[in-house]
Formats: sequence, structure tokens, C-alpha cells
Amino acid sequence: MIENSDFFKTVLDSLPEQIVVLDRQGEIVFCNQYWNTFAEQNGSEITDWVGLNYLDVCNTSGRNGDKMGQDVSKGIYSVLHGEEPTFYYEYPCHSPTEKRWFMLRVVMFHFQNADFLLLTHHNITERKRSEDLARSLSRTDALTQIANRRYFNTFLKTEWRRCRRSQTPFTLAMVDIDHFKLLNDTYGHQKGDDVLVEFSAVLSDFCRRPGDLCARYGGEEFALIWTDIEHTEAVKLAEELLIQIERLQIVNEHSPTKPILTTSIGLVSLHPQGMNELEILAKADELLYEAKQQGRNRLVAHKLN
Ligand SMILES: Nc1nc2c(ncn2[C@@H]2O[C@H](COP(=O)(O)OP(=O)(O)OP(=O)(O)O)[C@@H](O)[C@H]2O)c(=O)[nH]1
Repeated sequence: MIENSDFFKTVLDSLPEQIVVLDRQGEIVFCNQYWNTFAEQNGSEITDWVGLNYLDVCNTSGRNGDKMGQDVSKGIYSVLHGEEPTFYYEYPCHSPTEKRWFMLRVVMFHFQNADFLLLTHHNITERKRSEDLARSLSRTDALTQIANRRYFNTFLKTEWRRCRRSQTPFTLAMVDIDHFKLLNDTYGHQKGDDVLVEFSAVLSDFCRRPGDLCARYGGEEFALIWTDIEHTEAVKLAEELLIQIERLQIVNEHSPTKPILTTSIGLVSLHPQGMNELEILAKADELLYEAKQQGRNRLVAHKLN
């Protein structure tokens, strides 16, 4: 029996996961070697964990407003009271040099007429990184590295609702490069791609706050969202954008508008109420069409309320 328990302890010590076992009162009755090593590497001065009360620590930090402490206490009690067979909890635990995430798993087991809780902390950093990368790729336009249309649609919906709730102004601008087909036809598709990248970088500079977004809406059409700024300020920004695009001095020698790259903008601002975000999109498109009709290289802006 002693040999067996030594064997199983060695097995648990060899696992690269932090493992602790608690009794029903939350007191640590066992921790594996990796638990000690991890605690030591992260600056803990505790050398003997057995006898400390894990639940007390979670409860105290929870009472002090720590959300993780509150969530973990709640989860442990749900297993302890038989409400859930297992509790899973993903949490960040970053070191000064590395972003790390862990998953805590709590299950109950019975041994010699007593209940115990088995807590394992598993490093899920690789999985989190892959998920972050996949999320970011699914939101990004491959050529220009700005948001794609799918993410634009999500962002539009979210920010529209937020502005409606907080009664703050919302601006949507549709931006379309003028005579881009001529640029492609004259200098080749590769040059066209390079221009789209350069153009997008300028748009990005105009969307730096958290409620802003610039997205590639389609081929050479882009969409900008600015929130929490009034119409007059949005108009100033859009006019400045037209200037910055001209300043790039990208040659489009056959363009009947000007022999350099220019753009047209349809802009609409309002305090969201009554209309929905799709109507705003249609309105901005309509204004962009007007800008094209009026001769391109211009802004047509409208304040709706
Ligand atoms: N190089 C490149 N060209 C693209 C890409 N996506 C769309 N285009 C081109 O963009 C051009 C858009 O042409 P049009 O819709 O006629 O518009 P335009 O020539 O800009 O004319 P106006 O918008 O009316 O000023 C087409 O020639 C498309 O092939 C891309 O990813 N790379």
C-alpha cells in the first residue's frame, strides 16, 4: 500500500499541471510537485501549502472585489453542493515576460467515506493564442490588414446600439477611390494592390479611438465609423482625409478628375434613434453616389437630426 501511494504520488508529481486536493472545508490536503514549483517561480514565499485553506483565500479576495475570487468560490461551492459535476474556469495569469492563460477544473471524488475536491490548473496559453489569431484573421482584410466587411457589420451593430443607449452621436462615412479601374489598367493590378494598402494606412490614421473603425467594405470601397463626435467635427475630419489622400501624390495620370489619386466620401451623422443601422448605411451610400455624380474628389455630408 505504501509502495502504491508512493507510486501514485510520483505520477502526480510528474504531471506538468498544478494539482491540489481540498477537503470539504476547503483545506489543502495534497498538492503535487508542479504546484510548488509554479508557486515558487511566481514569487510565492509559501513552502508548505498543506493545511492552508484554498476556499478562504478565494472568499477573501472575492469579498475584496476580485471577480476571479468570486467566480472560483461560486464554482467550487456548486461542485461541493452537487449542483454541477464539474466546474471549468479559464483565467489569465500573466508573468512580467509572458501572457499566459490557465484553465481550472474542479471535480469531487470520494475516498474512505469522505468527500474531496480535485483542482487542476492546466496551461492553455497555446490554445488561447491560436484562438486569438483565428479571431483576428477572421476580422481582418488579408491585403490591407484593416477590418474586413464581416467585422465591420458586427462593429456597426454594436456601436450603433451603444450610441443609441448613451445618446451619443454616430457618424458613418463611405469612402470610394476615384477611377481606380484606370489606375489598375494603367499601372497593373499589383500597383493597384500597393495603392490600396497605402490608402488604408491613411484611413487607419483617422480611426484611432476605441469607438472608431475603418474597414474595407469591398474592392476599392471603405467604410469609416466615428462615434462620440459631432457632425461639424466629423465633416472636418473627412475634409482633412481628402487632403491627406491627395498629399500621397499617387499618380493616376488618366483620371479625368485629377492626374493623382483622389477619393469621394458620403458621410452621415446623427444621434441614433428611430432609424436602424442598415438605413444609415443606405443613406451614406446614397451620399457617396452624389459625391461621384457631382464630379468626385469631394465630400457630401448630411446631418440627420
Ligand atoms: N488592384 C486591385 N484592384 C481591385 C481590387 N478590388 C477591386 N479592384 C478594382 O477596382 C476597380 C473598381 O472599378 P469601378 O467600380 O469601375 O470604380 P472606379 O474605376 O474606381 O470608378 P469610380 O468609383 O466611379 O470613380 C475594378 O477595376 C476592380 O478590378 C483589389 O483588391 N486589388
